[in-house]
Amino acid sequence: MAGSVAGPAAGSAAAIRQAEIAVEQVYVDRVYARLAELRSEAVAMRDKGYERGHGAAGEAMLEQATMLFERDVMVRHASRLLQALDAESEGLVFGRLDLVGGETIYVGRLGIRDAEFDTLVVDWRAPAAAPFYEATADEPMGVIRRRVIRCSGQSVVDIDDDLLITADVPEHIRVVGEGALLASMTRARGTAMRDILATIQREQHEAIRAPAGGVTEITGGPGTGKTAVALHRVAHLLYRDRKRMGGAGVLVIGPSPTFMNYISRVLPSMGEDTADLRALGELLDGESSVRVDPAEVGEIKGTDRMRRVLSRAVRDTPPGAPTEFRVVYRGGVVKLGPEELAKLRRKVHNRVKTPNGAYGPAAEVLLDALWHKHRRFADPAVVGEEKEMFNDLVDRTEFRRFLVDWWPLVRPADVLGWLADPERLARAGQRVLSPTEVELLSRSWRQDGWSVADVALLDELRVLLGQPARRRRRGAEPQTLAGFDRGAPVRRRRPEHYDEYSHLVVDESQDLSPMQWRMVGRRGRYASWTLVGDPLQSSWPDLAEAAGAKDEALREAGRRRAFTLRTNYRNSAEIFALAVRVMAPEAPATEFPRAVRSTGIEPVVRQVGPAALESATVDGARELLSLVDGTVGVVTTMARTDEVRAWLADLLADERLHVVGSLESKGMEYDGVLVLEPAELIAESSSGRRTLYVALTRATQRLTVLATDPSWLPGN
Ligand SMILES: Nc1ncnc2c1ncn2[C@@H]1O[C@H](COP(=O)(O)OP(=O)(O)OP(=O)(O)O)[C@@H](O)[C@H]1O
Repeated sequence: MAGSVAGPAAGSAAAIRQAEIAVEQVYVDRVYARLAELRSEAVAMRDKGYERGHGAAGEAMLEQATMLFERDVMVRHASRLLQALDAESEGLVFGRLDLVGGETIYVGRLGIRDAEFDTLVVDWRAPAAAPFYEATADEPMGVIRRRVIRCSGQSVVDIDDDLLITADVPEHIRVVGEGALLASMTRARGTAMRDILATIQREQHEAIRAPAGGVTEITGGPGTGKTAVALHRVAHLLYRDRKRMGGAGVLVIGPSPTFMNYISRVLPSMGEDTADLRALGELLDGESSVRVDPAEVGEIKGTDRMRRVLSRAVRDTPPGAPTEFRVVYRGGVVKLGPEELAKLRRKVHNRVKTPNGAYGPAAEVLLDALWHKHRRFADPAVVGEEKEMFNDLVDRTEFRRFLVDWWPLVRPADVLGWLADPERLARAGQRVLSPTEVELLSRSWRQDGWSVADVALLDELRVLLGQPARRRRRGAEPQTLAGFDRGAPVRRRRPEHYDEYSHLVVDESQDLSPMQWRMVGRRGRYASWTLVGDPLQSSWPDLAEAAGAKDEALREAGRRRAFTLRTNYRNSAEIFALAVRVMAPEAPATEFPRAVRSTGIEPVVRQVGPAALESATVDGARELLSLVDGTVGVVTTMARTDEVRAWLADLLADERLHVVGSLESKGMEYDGVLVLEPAELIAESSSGRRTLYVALTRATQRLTVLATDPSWLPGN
């Protein structure tokens, strides 16, 4: 879409440009005038809705109910419309197509019709807008001129044209502009990601509008627009199939809350705010974890082996559970000792898979054991019937109290907390975890709060433990233990089932551990999927193990289609060349994307002594802040982030400066990037150079690398 083409019409380029801007301003003014009309119609509609609701008092019941329903529908519709229009008040129109035959189409964030119901603006997702993204000079799709209109608020500030059919161009079609894509790529970055509606490229559009069903995998190197494409795809899916997508909902999963925050404005800027955006540490309702484990700990917590460990852990005796039960019955003492109770516990576990649903069976097993004990040792004259004993004990406080302590309701966090005890963990991890792994894990669980990797384990435990059994109707089954059921599970805002989403988007999917794939898979058992990733940026060490877990999560999802994006829109060519130099030796067969924007500014590599690292970091960050208009990111190892933040405490008063650990930098971008100690980033985890590759590819304009150890750069 880029590049200026000499226009066929006469006149100086600047004058033509101004004249064309004025033409578009007239149209944009018309659109906004219509928008104002639609707004007041919506407000009137809402007011009318309320009035009708209030006036309904005293009406007959049925009529009142109908009216309230009618009012609700009306108010909801009007509010939604108002909200959507509010979100669109900037840059509502961004494109124009002049077609063979004289028709002109304006493309915008939202479809708008005039009072006569004629189209003023076509929604960018409508089929009529497709040529805006897909037409090329080789395949013009009937488009003579494609125009990108750049607005600031309601004012047209620039236009940029592509002439796709050059023969017999009508006199009134004039061509101006310097390349909307390049202008967009060069713009300074703020703290929030922007939509790319006006400059979506053809290969990206194909992935955006791919069918909803099955699994759509979008791969590509750094900066190729994978995240942007995935989010625009969500807007497209909601537009095409709002009923299905909006019903069970769309879930967008990303690596960290920082990243979710960074992308959070993209969908609302397209009028879509219904998708659920969650970081991996927030997937379990009620958990919001940000702590990242040291690599060697995270790598154990993520392996598939943890399934075995956890399923054994839920069968172990809860700490503090009583080891003996004595009860006086018909003049004798009936006793169950530690070994008998352990055997009975195993029996209950074998009978019911999910312990939290086994309260009633636990009571039955205990009563049964007590009966057999009593019958064996009691005087035949007083033995009585099994049912008599059952009815007597069942209502005794001592029995109930014992049962609650012996078979408590267990929360996932309880089990993980218990595993902070190395002895218990060693039991659960027998022949699965090495002694070193037991030590590392139990130490990690002695810390306060859960890590991001723990959330997948808590989710696994949620399923292993199950929900308490539902309350049965009293008397429905005389032999059941209705009195022991703890009642229905707590009511939740969203049901806690894992198959509730219609569509799942997983960003940075190359980083999911096998345990995380299991957690994510539960939320999309009947969903369609969009997976976004780049294997070369993976921080998970065992790619084959993760691939197996991914296949398992997608087992039911149906056909897969793949798209590869090949242009890097983020990094300057100079910056990306350095990143490729670092990565290429490790991935010789890789076809790296093409970075199309050259700035002539080479990355700066500074060799410093260890004692000078702190001052060089402060100087480097200050320098970048002065050289770029937008954000600056300082990327370091996870272990060093606090230290580096302290070094930069004064400069951090500038909101443009961010200090991020290697894993926190995933998916992010900054105009200036300072990478600290690349050799440390390589040594930080078994991902090695992949971690450094991610860090180097965060920069849009300027990159500085500070190193005390030169070994990171191949050829050095
Ligand atoms: N067609 C486009 N027009 C303008 N800007 C674009 C376009 N495509 C992508 N970009 C910009 O390029 C940058 C990188 O995009 P994005 O973050 O989606 O890439 P990514 O492939 O997810 O990167 P990574 O894998 O490194 O996280 C963003 O600033 C995005 O807005």
